[in-house]
Amino acid sequence: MALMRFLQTPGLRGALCYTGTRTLSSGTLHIKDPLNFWCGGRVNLKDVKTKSEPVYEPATGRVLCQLQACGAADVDAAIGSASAAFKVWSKLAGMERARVMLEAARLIEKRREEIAEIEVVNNGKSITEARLDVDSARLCIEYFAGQATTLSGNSMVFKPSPVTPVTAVLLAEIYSQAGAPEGLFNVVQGGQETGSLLCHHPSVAKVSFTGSVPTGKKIMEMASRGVKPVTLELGGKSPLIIFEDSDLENAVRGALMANFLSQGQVCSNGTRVFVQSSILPQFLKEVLKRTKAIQIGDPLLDETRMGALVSKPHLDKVLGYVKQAKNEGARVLCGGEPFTPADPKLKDGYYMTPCVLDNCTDDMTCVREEIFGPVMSVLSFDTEDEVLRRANDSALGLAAGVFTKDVKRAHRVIENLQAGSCFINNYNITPVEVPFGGYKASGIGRENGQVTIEFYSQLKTVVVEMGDVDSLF
Ligand SMILES: NC(=O)C1=CN([C@@H]2O[C@H](COP(=O)(O)OP(=O)(O)OC[C@H]3O[C@@H](n4cnc5c(N)ncnc54)[C@H](O)[C@@H]3O)[C@@H](O)[C@H]2O)C=CC1
Repeated sequence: MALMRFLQTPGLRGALCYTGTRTLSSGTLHIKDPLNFWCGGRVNLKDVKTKSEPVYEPATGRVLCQLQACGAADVDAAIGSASAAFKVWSKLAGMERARVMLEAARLIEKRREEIAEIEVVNNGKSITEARLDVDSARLCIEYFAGQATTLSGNSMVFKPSPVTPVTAVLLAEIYSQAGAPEGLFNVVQGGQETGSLLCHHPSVAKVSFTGSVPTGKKIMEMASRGVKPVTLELGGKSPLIIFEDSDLENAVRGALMANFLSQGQVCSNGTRVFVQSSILPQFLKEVLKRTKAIQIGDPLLDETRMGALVSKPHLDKVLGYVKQAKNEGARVLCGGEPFTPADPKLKDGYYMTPCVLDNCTDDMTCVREEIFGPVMSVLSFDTEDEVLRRANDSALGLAAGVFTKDVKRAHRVIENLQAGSCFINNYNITPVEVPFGGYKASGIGRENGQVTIEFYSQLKTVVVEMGDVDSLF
C-alpha cells in the first residue's frame, strides 16, 4: 500500500503553526539499533558476508550509522515471517484488521514529532515537510482502515532505499505495538542485490516499486520471470502550463510548490514550466524574487524552507545538470550553486541554492531528463495547440498542471495532457482518497484511492451449482 503520499493542504496549514518541543538537533543522532525487522522485532544479521556501508546525515555530512545488506538467508527469513502473518491476518474479521490499523494511525500521530525529526535527520528535508509526510502516512492508514471490512489482507516485506533506511523500521514497530500479527510488515535493508532477491523469491506474489525508470524496467523484467504483477511508481518530467489569463500570484506560488518541495526531490514535480510569452517577464520577476528568498539551512529548524539534498553523489549529479544546461544555452537566472550555511556544524552538508533556468528549449537535457533536484526550467509558448504538443512530447507522463481562469480551457487542456495526476490552478495536491500514478514510462498501476485495492488483490471466481449438472453427454 502507498505509505506516504505527499501533501494535504489542511496539513500544510497545521504544520506551519507547530509549537511543540524540539528533541533533536542536527549532528546529534546516532543510530545503534538494528534496522532490519521481521518476526515482530528488530533483527541483528548473524551471517554477515557483505561489507557494511555508511549512511549519512545530509544536513551535516556526518555518518549516521552503518548499513548491512540482507543476503538470501535474511530475505528468506523475512518472507517466511510475512507468509506466516498472512495466514493469521487474512483470517481476521475486517473490523479486527481495521482496529489494528486505526491503533497504528493513533500511534503515528502520538509520535509525530519524533518520527518527523528522525526522517529529517536521515533525509535532509525540512521539518515542516517531514511533519506533512508523517500526517500523510497516518491518513493513508486511516483511509484504508475504513475500507478494511470489505477487503482481504496482505502481508509485506519492505526494502527502503539504502540512503534512507531509518524510519521504515519505526513503522514496523508501530504496527507491532498496534497488535498486528508478527510478520505483517517486515523491513529488509540493502541495495540492488537485496531488491533483486525479493523480486525473484517464489513466495512473493506481487512486486511494488517506487524509484527511477531504469530500475523500474529491471524490476519489471525480474518480476516477469515469475509472472508476478508489478506496480511501478517511477520518475516524471511533468509540464506545468501557465496561461496569460491565470491569476499570476497563484501561478507563481504553484510553480514554486511544483519545483522546490523536498529540495526538488519529488517525482510529480512540474519541472517544465511553460509560460505564455505575454506574461513571461512578469512571471520570471516574481518567481525570481521568491526563489531567492527561500531560506536554506538546518532542516530541523522551523524557519527553514529548504534543507539538504539526500546524498553527496546526488547533489553532484544535480549541479552537473545545471552546468550542462548552461553549456547547452540555458540562462541561469538564479541559484544552481553549492551552498554553505553559516552554522559551522552544517558546513559539510549537501546544500545547493534553488535554480531557475530561462531560455530553455525542448531539446535541452534539463528539459528532457528528470533532474530530481531544485531546478525549474522555464519555457515560453504562444498558443494552446503548441503547448499541448510540446507538453506531451515526453516519454514520461506522471503529472501535469494548468493555470488559467478559463474553466473550459482548463478542462480541454487537462483532457489532452498525457499524465496520470493532473492539477488545475494548483499543484502537488495528492490526498489519499485520490489515485496517484503515471502514464507512459512513469509507471504502471496506482497508489491511494479505492482503485489501489485492485492492484494488490487477486480475483477468485467461484461457481456453485445448486441444482443438477446439465450435461450434453
Ligand atoms: N512515482 C512515484 O510515486 C515516485 C517516484 N520516485 C522516483 O524515484 C527516483 C528516485 O529514487 P531513487 O531511490 O534514486 O531511485 P533508484 O531507482 O535508484 O532506487 C530505488 C530503489 O531501487 C533499488 N534498486 C536499485 N537497483 C535495483 C535492482 N537492480 N534491483 C532491485 N532493486 C534495485 C534501490 O536499492 C532503491 O531501494 C526518481 O526517478 C523519482 O521520480 C520517487 C518518489 C515517488
